[in-house]
Amino acid sequence: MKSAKSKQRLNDIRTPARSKQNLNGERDPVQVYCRLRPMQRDSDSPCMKIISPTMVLLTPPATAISYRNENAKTMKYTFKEVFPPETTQQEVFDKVALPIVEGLIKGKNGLLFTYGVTGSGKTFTMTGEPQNCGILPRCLNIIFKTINDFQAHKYIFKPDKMNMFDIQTEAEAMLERQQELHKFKCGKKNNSNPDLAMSSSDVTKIEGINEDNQYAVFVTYVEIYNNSVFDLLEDGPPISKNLPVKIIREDAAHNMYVHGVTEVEIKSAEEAFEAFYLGLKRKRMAHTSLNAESSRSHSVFTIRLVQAPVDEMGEAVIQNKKFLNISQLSLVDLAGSERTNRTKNTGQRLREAGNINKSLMTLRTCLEALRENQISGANNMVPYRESKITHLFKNFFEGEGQVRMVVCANPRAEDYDETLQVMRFAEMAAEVEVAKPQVIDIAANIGLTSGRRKANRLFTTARDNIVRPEAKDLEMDLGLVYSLGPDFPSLELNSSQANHIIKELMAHLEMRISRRETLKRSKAIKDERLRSALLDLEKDSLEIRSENASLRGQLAASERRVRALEERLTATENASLTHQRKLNELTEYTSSLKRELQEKEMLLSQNKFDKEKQKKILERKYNHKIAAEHEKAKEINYEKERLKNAIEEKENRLRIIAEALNRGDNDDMNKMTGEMGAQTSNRDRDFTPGSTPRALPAHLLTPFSSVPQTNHNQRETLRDTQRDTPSSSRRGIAIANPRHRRSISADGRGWVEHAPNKIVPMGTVMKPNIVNSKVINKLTSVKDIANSRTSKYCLISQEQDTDGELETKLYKGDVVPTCGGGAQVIFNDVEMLKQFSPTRESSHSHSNRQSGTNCARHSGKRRDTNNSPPQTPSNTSKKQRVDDD
Ligand SMILES: Nc1ncnc2c1ncn2[C@@H]1O[C@H](COP(=O)(O)OP(=O)(O)OP(=O)(O)O)[C@@H](O)[C@H]1O
Repeated sequence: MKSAKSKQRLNDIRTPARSKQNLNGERDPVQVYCRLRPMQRDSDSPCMKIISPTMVLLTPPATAISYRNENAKTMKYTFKEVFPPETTQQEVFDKVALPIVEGLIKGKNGLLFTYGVTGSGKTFTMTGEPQNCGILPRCLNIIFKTINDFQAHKYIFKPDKMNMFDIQTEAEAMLERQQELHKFKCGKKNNSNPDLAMSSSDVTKIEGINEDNQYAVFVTYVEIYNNSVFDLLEDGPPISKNLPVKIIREDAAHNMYVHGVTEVEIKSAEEAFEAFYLGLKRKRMAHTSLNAESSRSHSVFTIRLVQAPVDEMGEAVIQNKKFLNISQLSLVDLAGSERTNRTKNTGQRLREAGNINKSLMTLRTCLEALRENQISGANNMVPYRESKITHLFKNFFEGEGQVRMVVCANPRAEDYDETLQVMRFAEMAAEVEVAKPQVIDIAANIGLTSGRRKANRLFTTARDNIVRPEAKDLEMDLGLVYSLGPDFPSLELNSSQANHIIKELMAHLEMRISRRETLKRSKAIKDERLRSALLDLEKDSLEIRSENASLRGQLAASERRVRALEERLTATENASLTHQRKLNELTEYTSSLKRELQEKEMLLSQNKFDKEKQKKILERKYNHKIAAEHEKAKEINYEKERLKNAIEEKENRLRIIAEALNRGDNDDMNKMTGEMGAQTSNRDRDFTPGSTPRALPAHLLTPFSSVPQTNHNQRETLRDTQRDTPSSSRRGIAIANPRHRRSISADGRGWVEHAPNKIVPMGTVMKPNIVNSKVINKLTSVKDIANSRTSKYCLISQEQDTDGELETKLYKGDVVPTCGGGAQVIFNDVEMLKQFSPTRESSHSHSNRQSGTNCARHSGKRRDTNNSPPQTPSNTSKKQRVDDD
């Protein structure tokens, strides 16, 4: 808001027209100085004599042309100041150039030119010599020394090719600087001549510079040769022969300028010397009989100082072209006038001399016309356009600006005639007046207070010194920087200039009064703004206080929450520590267990290894024993096989006997005996274990006495067989009476009667006589049969036969204890008792008719009952006998 208002106010201000003449009549005469150069030779006779600091006496020598005329007489010429030959370059600069440079810094135009006969020291005065530089290098030095701290960045001000300048932003300027840097890297020649430079430490800067402006220096260097303008700084070859001719134009403010001239922005005196030396190399010089290095052209080196006020913050340039102040200092080294009959020039030099003299004559004509106009008040036309040099400097004579001329003179008598013309020109030029330049303080007019930049710098320094980080956000207020303008001018009154000084003082006072009023208004506005700002601040403060209170409440609640969380965190941390400690202990315990385990594993492996070792030793030791045992086992097996075969053989014999008995026919018996005898003879040849012999051998059919090898049971079985056979009465075999038949099992020893099912009472006397018997339904333990009281076993089963009659079977065997603690039952007898119903007698055989009971006996093989109940001997039946009762 503040800056917008300020901008509006800035736009309302109009830029002062620089070309407008000072109509108030305040004018300054052209200040003309005279410098005499030293005499070249001692034999030379002088024609000039300095009779006072401002006056020279010119006496015509006898050789002079004017001496021959009768009107020749000694003449006095007055100057602003006369410099004797021993005057130093510095003294000349201080007297002649320094005031004009001060004017340049304050925004005033200036024109300084050297005028004189060829070889009189114009170039010496303007440029100087190595290590004895002239006015121009000194001007550059002091300008840069003065503005050094207040220079704008390069390319902030940019020539608009129409003798004015544009203001660029910092970013645009930076971009151009980077481009220039790139160009420079790509190869830029160094044209500097160090001999022309002078040490800047010798230079004192000009006081009173406006520190609230930013400055930039631009230079151009042109020469006017044969009345044509050439740009000595133009890019191109280093010789001026090929340079294009430039034209002179008038800009929008009616200032004359060389159109399209190269205007170089310079940031240091060294850069300026570089540009100057580049032009100097191109400047046309030639050897003449009067000067070894004679300038054949007028050279114009122009320094333009652009200055613009900084903004109210004292930092950046205000981006408004209207506030630009462009002051110009033109340093002109004119070519020397020369009489062609003296120089004996011909050709090009003669033409050059003609053009030089003509242009100097035009300058003289113009100044005379101007002086006449100024004296008489007439408005005669001044022929500026007749020569480029006068055309170019028209503004200086018709506009504002300081104009100073150094008339160089060679005091020797040979130059008297030309020197006389120069003196007359100088006398005439000193009577020409130019308007005094007026400088308007634009910044004060737009309400900007002076001292902004200094205040900004102080503030920035102070802010940088503050350590606190919030200091970076501090804003500067330059509203308190007040100034009533520059210091009072000199109040020393002397008789001749009293009125002028009083006028100056009055103007100064008026300016201060108006500035005070401006400041008062500004202060009132600022007071008002401050008051409203304070009110706003108060409001803000109240809001902030209430907000602060609520924030404090929130903060307290947050703090409480934070404390609670911290406590929880502490508890959690403690628990975590405890767990950690436990974990460590467990880890240690685990590792100790692991260590122990490893030790034990090692021990185990050691033991294993020892055992393996022992095992190998024992294996070696017992292998012999095992081999011996195997041998024994083989022998036992062989013996077992042998016994088994013997048993088989006996069983076969018994079976054959049983079969023979069953046939019941003697013939058949005999026949069978014959067959058995035949078979017996073949038995030793054909018998194999398991085969069933068809008949018993003959010796088995003899009474019991003839069979001494059979055991008791076999004998019993055989006797029973003989007894049961119906036809046994015929040949030795006892025939048993069926009514007195007794079971073979009735031997009086301890029996176990095993009846798994319920027995149907038979109700007959024809039943086995088993004494000392113990009846069991279920064989639960081996002890039931394997005990000291029991030696016989009988398994009883009852079932119906196919005719529906009751059939009772008794499987009998011996109980033999086994070496493993069990018992085996060797079934050796089967008794079968059949009971017939009397009503079905007719349907039965004769034997069956006599008795309702049929009894049969079987003899069986041994069966192992090691820990298992005995099976029915149906699968192992070897003998059957049927007794008719
Ligand atoms: N004040 C002086 N002190 C010492 N030497 C000087 C002085 N003035 C001139 N000279 C010498 O005189 C010679 C001629 O001077 P200079 O070239 O400046 O003359 P000029 O006027 O420029 O001549 P032209 O017009 O032909 O260019 C130079 O060698 C210069 O050193």
